[in-house]
This record gives sequence, C-alpha cells and structure tokens, in this order.
Amino acid sequence: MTELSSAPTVPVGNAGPALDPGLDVWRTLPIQQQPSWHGTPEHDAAVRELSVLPPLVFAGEVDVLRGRLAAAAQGKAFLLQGGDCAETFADATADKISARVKTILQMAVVLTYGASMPVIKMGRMAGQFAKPRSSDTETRNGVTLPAFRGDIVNGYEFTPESRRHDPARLVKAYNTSASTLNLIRAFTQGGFADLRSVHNWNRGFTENPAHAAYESLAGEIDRAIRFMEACGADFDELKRTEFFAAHEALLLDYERALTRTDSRTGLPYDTSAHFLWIGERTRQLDGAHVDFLSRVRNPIGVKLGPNSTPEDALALIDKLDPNREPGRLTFISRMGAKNIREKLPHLVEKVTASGAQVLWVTDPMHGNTVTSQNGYKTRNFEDVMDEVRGFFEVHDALGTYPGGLHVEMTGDDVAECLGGADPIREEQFNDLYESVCDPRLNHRQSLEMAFLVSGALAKRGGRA
Ligand SMILES: O=C[C@H](O)[C@H](O)COP(=O)(O)O
Ligand SMILES: C=C(OP(=O)(O)O)C(=O)O
Ligand SMILES: [Mn+2]
Repeated sequence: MTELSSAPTVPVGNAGPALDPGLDVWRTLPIQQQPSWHGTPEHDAAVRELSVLPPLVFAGEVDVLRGRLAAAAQGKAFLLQGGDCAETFADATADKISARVKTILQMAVVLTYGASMPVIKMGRMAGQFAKPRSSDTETRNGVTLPAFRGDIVNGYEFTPESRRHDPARLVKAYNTSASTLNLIRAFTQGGFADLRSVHNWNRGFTENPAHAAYESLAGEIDRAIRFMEACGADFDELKRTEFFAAHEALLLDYERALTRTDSRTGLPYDTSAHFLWIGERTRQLDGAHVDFLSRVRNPIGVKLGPNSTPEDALALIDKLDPNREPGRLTFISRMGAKNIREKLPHLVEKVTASGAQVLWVTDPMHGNTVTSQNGYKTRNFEDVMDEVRGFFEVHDALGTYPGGLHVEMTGDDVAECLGGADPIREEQFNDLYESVCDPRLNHRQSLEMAFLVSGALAKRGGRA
C-alpha cells in the first residue's frame, strides 16, 4: 500500500514537459466568486512565487486515491470527508489539527465496523481557505465592508484593512497548508493512528451517560478488536493509515499555480491537494471552474444542490469524466433534509441509466443552515441526520450505493450546531461559537453521527 509519507518513485516536479496550454482556457471563461486583486503587482508576484514552490502532494498519492474512490463507487469502500467550513491561519495549531484528525480517525473506526469495508479518510484540511459567499459585502451597525472570503483572501476581523483582498495571503495559505499537511502526515504515519488507541479514545464518548445508546456497538467493536488480537493480527501494520487532503478549488490562480506536470505520464496534476471539489456556486458548465478541473488528473467532486437537474449532472459527467473512469468523479449532494427524498432520486436514476459510475456522497450540512433565535448561523443535528437517512433511503430504493459522508466538523468542544444526544442549546453559542463561516458538528456530535451511520451501514449489509 502506498503510504503518504513515502516518496513516489517519480516525483512531480517543475521540470518535465511543458504544461498543456488548455490549462489556461479558464482565463477566457466567465468566472464566479473571485477576489478583486487581479492585475496588481502583488498578485502577480504571489502567483509567480507559488508556481515555483514544491508540490504539496504527489501525483502517485493522487493516483492511489483515485483507485480507492473507484472502489467506493463500486460499493466496496466508504468515503469520509470532514473538517472546517473555513480553516484559518490562526487555528492551524498542533492541538486543533490533531484533534480534528483524531476525530476523523475515531469516526472512521466506527464506520469501518458498520460498513465492513475500508473507509477512505479525507480532511477538508490543509488548503480549505477560500469561501464563496452569498453576498459581496457585510453590514454591521450601519457599516458596510467586503464579505470575509476565507483567510486566503482577507481577514475575518471587521475593519477595512483586514477585509481588503490581500494577494500575499495566497503564499501564506500555501505555507499553512504545508505545515498542516506535515503534521497530518506525522500523525497518521508515525504510529499515533494505532487502531487500538483510536478505539480507546472512543471510550470517552460512550462513557458519557447521554451516549448509552451507542455502548453496545462500541462493545461489539471492542470484541472484534480483541478477536483480531487473539488471532494474532499484526497491529503494527495498523499503526499507520492513509489520510488524504481536500478543499474546494475556488481560487483558480492558486490552483493553476500549483499545477505541475507528472514526469511519469506527462499529465497535469493539481498538487495543492489530493482531491478538489467544485462548489454549488461555481459549477456552471461553461464556466471557468469546470473547465480548469476537467483538465487535471486529480479525482474531482461536484456539489449538487436542490436546483440541480439530471441534465446538469449528465453534462457535468461528459465534461469532467468523459472516459467514465470510476474514481474520477464524485457527486456530493447537499439538498437539505426537506428536499433529498424528492430531488435526489431523479439524479441518481438518470446518471445510473447513462452508464456512468460516479461516487455518490451526502453533504448533510449545506442544505440545512438556519438562523437561531439569538442570531447565529446554525444547523439542527436532527435535520442533518434526517438528510443522511434520506440519502440512504434513496439509494436503497434504487439499488445504488450511498458511498460517503461529507461533513463540516471539528475535534473541539464548540457549540455551533444545535442538538445531539448531549444536546447543544443556543444559549451556549455566545461562549462557544468559534466558526468564521458555517457551523460545524463538535467532537461529540461528529462521533454520534458516525455511530448512527455505522448502524445504517450495518443494516444495509444485513448485519443488524
Ligand atoms: O461554506 C459554504 C458557503 O461558503 C457558505 O455557506 C456561504 O455562506 P453565506 O451564505 O453566509 O455567504
Ligand atoms: C461552500 C461549500 O458548500 P456548497 O458549495 O455546497 O455551498 C462548502 O462546502 O463549504
Ligand atoms: Mn460551509
């Protein structure tokens, strides 16, 4: 198995054949959600600097991921994507990064047991710095400033200086991604991801009386691990795990500058992350984002909101996955709990009938955002779980495979989403709401979701 820490046999570098000129066609196409910094000397200098910096990920790793996603598209693996809505430079600390990775690993163990198949672990991490926004501006107490668009563009602090679009942030985002990825690699390759430790961390969750309902599943996992031990399983082999980095490919200057030719194949790889997705607001068929991502070899995701039509989905497949290559294309539906049972079936049916083998993943966060009585952007855990249930129901009815989960979550004890078995109430927002964009599941809510989804996966497999 290729490990992330090992160097590829032939690294991606700056040398090698010239990049395909098609990679710049996006510059001639309509483009949404970009900062207003083009043409400035600072912007050009930042892009020049990025274009000669080392790749953050290797082409060989990207190929391994494509293979793993192909298995998921065929119902033989399950994808778990999780992390902040918007990473920040200030929170790229050892404690916060490791808490998030630990939580994803904890979720993955529970899901692996329920699914009885490999879980592909992927962070919205090490590059999730750019945010599309509904509005270009934000008004507070009669003062209007540019909206916060993620730390790669401007600062969250509500002052004219901080909200200025600053191209020097492009390079800081690269450096922060590199140090985040370095810690992730050390954490997942250095022995900390030992299956037995990850399972022990879950004990803290089930010891909470609010989570008593999950004790029996945790007990089953415990017995399975002891059974493996008794059979002489090589736990040293299970001390390391693959972990992949993903973000929304929103700022095409950044993505283009980090695109390199793979010297093995001569093909372009976007080396800013293993997996890149196109957001709901930038998936226009004739737009810049779809064009650019159609030309790189990375596995690509596309968010599909409630207005997506089967025709949109089929046209996206033609453009992004013309060779119908399993693992290349993931559709991440984010319909909202109220819509999923009505809107998703047509999409899945038509895509399946076309013969394309995409991976279907649910994002149960972005269609379920509401404002709390006390004015915070939030989501109800029950709505989030209802969308996940709907996703499973739709696939069960159609005989297709619900292949993954895409969530905004953190490893910390924040209060941003309402509810859960150990419920978060809106009075807690004033002290514990930390997100600079969308509300995330906290550590406990994330694990609770994993236990619930694990149960659903086990039921599908006929084991519960
Ligand atoms: O993360 C997704 C979007 O960037 C986010 O939901 C946009 O939020 P807004 O509607 O507050 O701009
Ligand atoms: C912007 C996001 O989602 P969407 O494109 O689905 O709104 C996101 O995933 O943070
Ligand atoms: Mn978000």
